[in-house]
Amino acid sequence: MTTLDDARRLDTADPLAGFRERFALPDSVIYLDGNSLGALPKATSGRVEAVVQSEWGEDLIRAWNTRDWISAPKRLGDKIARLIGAAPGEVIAGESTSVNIFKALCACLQLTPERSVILSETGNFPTDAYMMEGLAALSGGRIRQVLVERDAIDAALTDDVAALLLTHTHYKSGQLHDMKAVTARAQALGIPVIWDLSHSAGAMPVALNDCEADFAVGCGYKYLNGGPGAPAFLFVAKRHQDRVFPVLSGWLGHARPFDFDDRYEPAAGIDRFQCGTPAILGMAALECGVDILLDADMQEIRIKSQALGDLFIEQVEDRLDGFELRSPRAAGERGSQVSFAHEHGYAIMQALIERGVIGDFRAPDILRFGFTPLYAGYADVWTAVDILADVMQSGVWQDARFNIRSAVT
Ligand SMILES: Cc1ncc(COP(=O)(O)O)c(C=O)c1O
Ligand SMILES: Nc1c(O)cccc1C(=O)C[C@H](N)C(=O)O
Repeated sequence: MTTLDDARRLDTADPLAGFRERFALPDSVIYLDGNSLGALPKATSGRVEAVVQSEWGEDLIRAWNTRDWISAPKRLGDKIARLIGAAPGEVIAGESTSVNIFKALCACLQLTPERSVILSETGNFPTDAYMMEGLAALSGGRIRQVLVERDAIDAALTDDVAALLLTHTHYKSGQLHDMKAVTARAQALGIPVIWDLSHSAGAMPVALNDCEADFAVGCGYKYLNGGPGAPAFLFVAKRHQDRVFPVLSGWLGHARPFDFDDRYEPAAGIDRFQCGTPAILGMAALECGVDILLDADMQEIRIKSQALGDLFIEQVEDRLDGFELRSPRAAGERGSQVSFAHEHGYAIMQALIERGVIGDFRAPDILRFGFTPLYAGYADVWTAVDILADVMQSGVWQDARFNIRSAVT
């Protein structure tokens, strides 16, 4: 079994160790929740302050030109593209993931106008399914949402399916889909696929164009470290861009927004998927997070993320009873997180958080731990399990205060 000294030796040899310095993390915390809200890059506060004071404060409206605010969604999109195997001009930053899902679903319906089923998986992070429901309602009955279990997806790929929407890394279990194989199977039947990369982008190499992906979306506030409510992103493969009339046809997706025409004419390329004015402060913060990732080697991130997950599983299973692994044991089959089920999961997680180990709880019984290789180390993981063992052995988690549910878990 790995000892604390072994874990420290692994940290010393870690090629990514230097990245931790670029994050402002409290010393008292072991942060294992970067899969929900990434940590604060040290550069972000100064950058946002500069945008507020100098760009907004001094340049005022001129900053759209002088500071090139107007290009931020595309500039940032091009940077994110490098993290997810896309080409320049295929990714636009902005909106929330939910809104981008809606845009991508509508685009799929335009590519397959005679089809009526939008297909996804049960048990996924619910916003994906909720956005489908809204679209089905808007269609007045023409479009039908179908949700099936993972092992029934292949059988559900039929010639009336207009879009397949899947989350690449499952938010609860961390289980991965085989993006290339699933995309190929769906496309063989003329079905475009939308990949939700919320738990993959910045956590592992993603190869959208190598998989010939159609559409993808993802969050800016998880592994991209863009901060709470950061702009999300939308990928549209070049071959589809000019075939789609954007349904959210806001003025900044117009070919010439400053002509102020009465009629909408979509811009060429990815620009047409912009809608309204970009959130410049959020973009500035997101760029700080993305810039750190661009300095790192994504293969090294993946290697370390798998090793941290393996270490965590080894320690929990060696030292604790009553915890059932709910993530794939094989590191190649899971993203950058590990989940264990425990019947008292909520209270245990609250007790753990009080002791400075921050993971999260997902109903009904999952303790979820995310591993962010740029700022979490081997000794952190070892110590987190040591504290968990203490929480269990002391029985502190049984205290009534740990059973008071908060609004956000
Ligand atoms: C898989 C997945 N998709 C979408 C979202 C939500 O995205 P947003 O809140 O940006 O709409 C989340 C997490 O919040 C998620 O885990
Ligand atoms: N977006 C969140 C929020 O605004 C508050 C609390 C949590 C979140 C999340 O991102 C949840 C996350 N997608 C999950 O995988 O559970």
